[in-house]
Amino acid sequence: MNALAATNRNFRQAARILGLDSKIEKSLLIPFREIKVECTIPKDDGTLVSYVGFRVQHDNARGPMKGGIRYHHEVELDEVNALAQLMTWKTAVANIPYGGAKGGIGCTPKDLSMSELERLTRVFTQKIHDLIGINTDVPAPDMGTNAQTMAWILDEYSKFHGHSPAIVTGKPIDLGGSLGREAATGRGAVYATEALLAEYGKNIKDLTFAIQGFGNVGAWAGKIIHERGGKVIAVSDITGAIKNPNGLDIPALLSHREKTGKLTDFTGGDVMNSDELLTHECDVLIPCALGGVLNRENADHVKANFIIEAANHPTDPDADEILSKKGVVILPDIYANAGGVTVSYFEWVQNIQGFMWDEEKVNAELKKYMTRAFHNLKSMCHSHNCNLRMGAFTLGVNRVARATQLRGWEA
Ligand SMILES: NC(=O)C1=CN([C@@H]2O[C@H](COP(=O)(O)OP(=O)(O)OC[C@H]3O[C@@H](n4cnc5c(N)ncnc54)[C@H](OP(=O)(O)O)[C@@H]3O)[C@@H](O)[C@H]2O)C=CC1
Ligand SMILES: O=C(O)CCC(=O)C(=O)O
Repeated sequence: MNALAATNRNFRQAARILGLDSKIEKSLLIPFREIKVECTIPKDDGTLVSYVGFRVQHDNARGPMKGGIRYHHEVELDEVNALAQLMTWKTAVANIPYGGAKGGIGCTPKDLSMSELERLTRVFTQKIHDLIGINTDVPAPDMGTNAQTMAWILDEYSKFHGHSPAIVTGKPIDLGGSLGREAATGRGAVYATEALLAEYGKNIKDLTFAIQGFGNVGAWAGKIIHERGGKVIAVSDITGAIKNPNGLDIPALLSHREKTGKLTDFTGGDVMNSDELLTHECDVLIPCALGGVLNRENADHVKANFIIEAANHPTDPDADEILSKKGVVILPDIYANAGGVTVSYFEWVQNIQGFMWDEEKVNAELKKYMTRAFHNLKSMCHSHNCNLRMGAFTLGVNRVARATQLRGWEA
């Protein structure tokens, strides 16, 4: 089942639990707008190359649509649609005044030079600039993009609309980015983990963790878990995987990766097969890379007791069923990785106010939002006798449905 079918299925189940009116159900499923653009750029060697870019704006009942832009060779419309829909429920779960959107370009960023990436980002922005806006759709980083990508979008957009720092979030601090945004998704996932573990009388410092993906989200989550005394015993990225049953020294691993560009050859651990990371013996598994990595093939072999979905859609519905039968507790993506968009909201607010918060305030507010959202979703689980994923979906869908109903239907 692809990501869109799986997301639609979860939505429909939540709609059924909530007893949603069929008109509302239908309107919430259909995206507001799908944008597909051809981005042709000259490569550094003078040849022309074209890439397909997407921006899907799913829903704006609760506010401007919000979501990242992904650069990855597997980007395609259905997946962007699923990710945009997940953003709608995520911003509602976090209770921030946004709808949902997502974008992406089908490319392999590592194969492009910095100037090629800049040209591609500028052409993409030229093609969508009149469909995004501070009060309509505000992009941010996702896989394969970062603060520099947001700086280029800001610059290109500002050529058409005047200086507009609030058009993107996750931008460099020097251009109005928020302190704490870079770490926010990883940090938020750790706050989420703490809230969940507290329910079981457990603490990060007594547990072992395996992390798939060591980019923005995975590296920050690993660093913060390490600071809290948790043992990160296995980590992987596209270059390979490394393990140490006594806990990896995460700051040392990060500086090794910075120097060598890979995780392997790190003297503080042993190389392992990347495919084994998800089924490695550990207490908590944190997928921080692609979608659909937990599936029918590997779910039964997962040994973790808890899965924190820091990635978007890492667990497909088959795996969801298998894992739940095994008693594995899954903290769903639309809550677990909401820390990024929550601090994006703080960044947007700071840009609009023209005022900068200090990092302690950002982190304290993030913790407040993540903890409150956890209690809100738990209370949906109790009211509807459902698991955490359905608790999060019913919470998000109910808030969006209420906003839709209040705004009314008449054209
Ligand atoms: N950035 C954000 O604020 C948010 C991100 N997310 C989600 O978190 C996930 C990660 O995003 P982010 O950290 O920003 O992306 P990055 O591009 O910064 O990092 C992705 C990481 O995943 C690794 N990776 C890619 N494919 C594989 C694979 N097959 N096996 C193991 N590792 C792999 C990459 O390796 P390498 O570097 O070697 O290519 C990299 O370490 C995505 O699902 C994203 O949608 C969710 C909410 C917010
Ligand atoms: O920060 C944002 O606006 C969105 C981040 C994102 O793409 C996500 O939460 O999946």
